[in-house]
Amino acid sequence: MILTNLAPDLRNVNLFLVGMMGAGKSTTGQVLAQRLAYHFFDTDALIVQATGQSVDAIFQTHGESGFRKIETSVLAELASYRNLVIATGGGIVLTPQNWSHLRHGLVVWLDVDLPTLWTRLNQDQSRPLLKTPDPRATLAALLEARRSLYAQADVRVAVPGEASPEQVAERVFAAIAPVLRRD
Ligand SMILES: Nc1ncnc2c1ncn2[C@@H]1O[C@H](COP(=O)(O)OP(=O)(O)OP(=O)(O)O)[C@@H](O)[C@H]1O
Ligand SMILES: O=C(O)C1=C[C@@H](O)[C@@H](O)[C@H](O)C1
Ligand SMILES: [Mg+2]
Repeated sequence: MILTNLAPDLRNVNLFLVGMMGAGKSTTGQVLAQRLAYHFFDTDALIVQATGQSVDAIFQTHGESGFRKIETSVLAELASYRNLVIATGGGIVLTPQNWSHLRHGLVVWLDVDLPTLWTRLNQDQSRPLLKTPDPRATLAALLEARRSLYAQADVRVAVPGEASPEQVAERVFAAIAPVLRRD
C-alpha cells in the first residue's frame, strides 16, 4: 500500500479551512492537501482568477458586498466537488447562505491568537479591511465580532504562534481523523 498514511474515512469529503485573515488558511491548506493527496483551492485566489482583479481592487470598485456575492458563487461551485482542501476567505463565515455550502464538508477553524495574527499582517497591504487609521484595533474588533461564527466550525484547531505550516497541517490531520471516523 502506498497510501497507508491516509485514513480511508478521509475520502469523499471537502475540508473547508476557516479563520481570521492571517490564520494561515492558504499556507497550511496547501500543505494539508499534499498530506491528504487532495486538490487544493483558495476562494480568494479563484476570485482573483475569475475577475482578473485583486481582492483589494474588487473591494474598491464593488464594495465589500460585491466581493461577498462573488465569494458565495465561488464557494457554491466548489461545494459540488469532492476531496478538496479549500482555504476560504476570512469573512466567508459572515454570509449566512455560505453555511449551507460549508456544511457539505467538514469545517475546520484555525484559531490563532491576535498577537500572532498582527505579527503576520502588520506589514501586509493586501487586506482591504485593514486599511484603517488603527489596523491593529480593527483586526481585534473583527476577531471579536467573528469569533462566535468561527466557533460554528465542526473542528477547532488551536494554532500556537510558533507552529510551522507543516506542524499546523499535522494538527489539523490529527483533529479531523477521529471526527470523520464517527460519521
Ligand atoms: N504557521 C505559520 N508560521 C509562520 N507564518 C505563517 C504561518 N502560516 C501562515 N504564515 C504567514 O502568515 C501570512 C498569512 O498567511 P495566509 O495568507 O496563509 O493566511 P490566510 O488565513 O489565508 O489569510 P486570508 O484570510 O487573508 O486569506 C503569510 O505571510 C504567511 O506566510
Ligand atoms: O477577513 C476578511 O473579511 C477577508 C479576508 C481575506 O481572505 C479576503 O477574503 C478579504 O480581504 C476579506
Ligand atoms: Mg488566504
